[in-house]
Amino acid sequence: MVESIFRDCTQSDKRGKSLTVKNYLAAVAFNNITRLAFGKRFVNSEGVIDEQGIEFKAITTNGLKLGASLATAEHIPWLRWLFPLEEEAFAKHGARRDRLTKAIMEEHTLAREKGGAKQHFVDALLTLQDKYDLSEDTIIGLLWDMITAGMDTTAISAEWAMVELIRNPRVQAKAQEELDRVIGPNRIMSETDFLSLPYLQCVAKEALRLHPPTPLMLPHKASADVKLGGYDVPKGSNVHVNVWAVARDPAHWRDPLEFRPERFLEEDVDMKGHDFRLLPFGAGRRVCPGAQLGINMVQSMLGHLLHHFEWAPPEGMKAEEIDMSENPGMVTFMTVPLMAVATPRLADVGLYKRVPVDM
Ligand code: HEM
Repeated sequence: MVESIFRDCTQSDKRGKSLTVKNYLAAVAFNNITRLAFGKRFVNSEGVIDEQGIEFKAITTNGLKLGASLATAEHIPWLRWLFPLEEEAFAKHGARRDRLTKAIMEEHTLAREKGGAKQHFVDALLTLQDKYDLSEDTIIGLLWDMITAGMDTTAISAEWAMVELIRNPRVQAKAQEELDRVIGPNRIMSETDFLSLPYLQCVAKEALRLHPPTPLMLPHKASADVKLGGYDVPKGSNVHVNVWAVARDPAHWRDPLEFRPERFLEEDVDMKGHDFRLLPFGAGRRVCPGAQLGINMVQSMLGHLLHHFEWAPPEGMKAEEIDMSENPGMVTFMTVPLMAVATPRLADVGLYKRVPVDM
């Protein structure tokens, strides 16, 4: 990410021009999840995507399209006629997804048989297949749960955090001051630094408070008739929890609309399901299993972006003019993707090079 932003913002014809921040974040989220799930990057160091990667991206895009029409049909029953459940399209999509995943699973099985294969998520599932009686369909389903749930959520959270940092230069400068003090100008940040970067952690948390990527969580179904806050919720109802509204409720938050990470230095509020004022990952039995991974990914993206670059709105635009509208739907990204100008702030250009990781 850092290397491609550096390349794009220092080329003579692009200097001072704005970049679409989301493109870089989406690429990081994609590479991270495919590395975790399958132990591979489908994109090489030049940013060229291979054949499997192209297929992978096409499947995720198509899955989102089908998922959106399914969700609308499910939740607005009187509009269902507008969104006929495209059974054929679903079957085709499933077959395509299964074909690709099975090919990758076979590659991993072969590598394990030859010895020396690393334990990626797919290997863990295949190794435990007999012990837990996991069918091939279950393994494919679990792998794709992780991919679909982990990719957009992290990129969207980081994009909202970046827009808030550009609208609040005081916060951006304070986070950079912390990074300069802890990391300094001669090395790059790593995950082990997070504990020494409390303000960066608060920035990520404040972004997740104001902009939870799934503002209504995922739909739940009431398994019994229940009375809740004076309302009757009949068995079988689809239930959404508006965590977006709860995290902006003036009854629970001082100046709720202000982006002020310091609030979490003043009071340590849990965000992994134990404090009902802040539930970006849900709570209870269905709480997000990738919460800590998601937090680490968002902190990592923000830490690198802020340590390496200064961020400002596009030339001629004031920060307060940035369009903050949210795209309606299950997953809330910015309707107008954030454009911003990046200016390198580290003198050692070697620190902008991608560090190859042994996978
Ligand atoms: C900032 C990042 C993330 C946010 C804000 C987020 C948020 C959520 C939320 C709100 C739910 C629904 C909880 C509920 O309905 O009670 C959920 C479910 C889920 N998340 Fe995440 N998530 C993030 C990242 C990830 C990552 C990185 C992974 C895995 C790689 C992941 C995997 C899942 C899975 C598999 C579920 C479904 C769990 C179930 O239904 O039992 N998430 N997430």
